[in-house]
Amino acid sequence: MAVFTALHLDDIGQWITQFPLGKPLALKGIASGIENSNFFLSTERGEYVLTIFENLSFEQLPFYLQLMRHLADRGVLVPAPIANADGELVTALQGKPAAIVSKLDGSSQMAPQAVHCAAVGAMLAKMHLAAQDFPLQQPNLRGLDWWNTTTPLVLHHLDDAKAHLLRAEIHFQDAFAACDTYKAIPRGPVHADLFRNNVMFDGEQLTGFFDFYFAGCDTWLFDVAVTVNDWCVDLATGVLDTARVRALLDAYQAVRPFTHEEQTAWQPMLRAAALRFWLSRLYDYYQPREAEMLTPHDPTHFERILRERIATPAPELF
Ligand SMILES: Nc1ncnc2c1ncn2[C@@H]1O[C@H](COP(=O)(O)OP(=O)(O)O)[C@@H](O)[C@H]1O
Ligand SMILES: N[C@@H](CCOP(=O)(O)O)C(=O)O
Repeated sequence: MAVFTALHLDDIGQWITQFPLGKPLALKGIASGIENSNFFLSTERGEYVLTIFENLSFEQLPFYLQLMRHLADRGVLVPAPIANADGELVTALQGKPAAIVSKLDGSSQMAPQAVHCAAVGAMLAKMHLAAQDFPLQQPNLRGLDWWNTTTPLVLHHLDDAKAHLLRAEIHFQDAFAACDTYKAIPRGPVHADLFRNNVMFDGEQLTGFFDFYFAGCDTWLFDVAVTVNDWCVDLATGVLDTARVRALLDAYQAVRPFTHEEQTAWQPMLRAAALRFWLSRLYDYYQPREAEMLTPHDPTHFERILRERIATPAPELF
């Protein structure tokens, strides 16, 4: 994340008394990330992450925080949200919604091998199954509708070749989402942004998934495609590494077998997952927000991945 809302230890002295965390000892802005303002928070009781939400509303946030609570209760490794004395997980800080969650051990594995991809695949399948009975509903807010409303906002910034690719892919994805195969694939709450920087590892041991603030109800296969497009890709070329793809998919389906409809939908879904991040990176690039410590992500990375997924079939699901 970046820091959009500046915050110092003195600013939270009164606010923090509603949580059972004791005295705050240190607060430090976190430079990575692009959506919210995040801080490492040390208190008398331990280490936490304080997030001020810059885009999500008080109405939307219970979905994410209750989902994390639901998953944590079912043995999925995610940060545990901390409730205040009234049992609330989201409270106002500097006029914006804010939450405190437990800090995960470990660090991001930014050069993953097959063994890391297998751990991510297995935990992702476990997460999909564990969320099946989660009672709250919220669509993926960065889904097909968002792609269609955002495309016209960025198109005029693009050269002819990029604009043609974007128009053609939106057209393709609109048709794909309307087909019977797509409608038959299983769905439920998904993370929707499970990149390398949103998973912690301690060596080869996965210690947790975090940053659930793009989560929503969508197809499970979309989540798998987002994850494969990041964890299994050669960052310079966008080409998939077959060994890492196989490790992730095989570990996933050992927990939750894929359906035949998902197999049919796999190649278009990888394109959908690439389009989703090409578009959000274009949007963030051309409509930047004011922030301290903000490093925008490179849109051409996902344009390259999209072109590569169109040109070259990925390894099959099974
Ligand atoms: N629960 C957590 N435990 C440990 N580190 C965390 C946790 N949540 C966030 N972080 C750290 O903060 C950084 C930014 O968080 P992230 O959720 O990715 O921000 P954003 O929502 O802005 O994208 C992460 O890369 C990670 O280092
Ligand atoms: N993963 C997305 C953007 C969201 O950033 P995150 O730091 O919240 O994961 C991308 O790479 O474009």
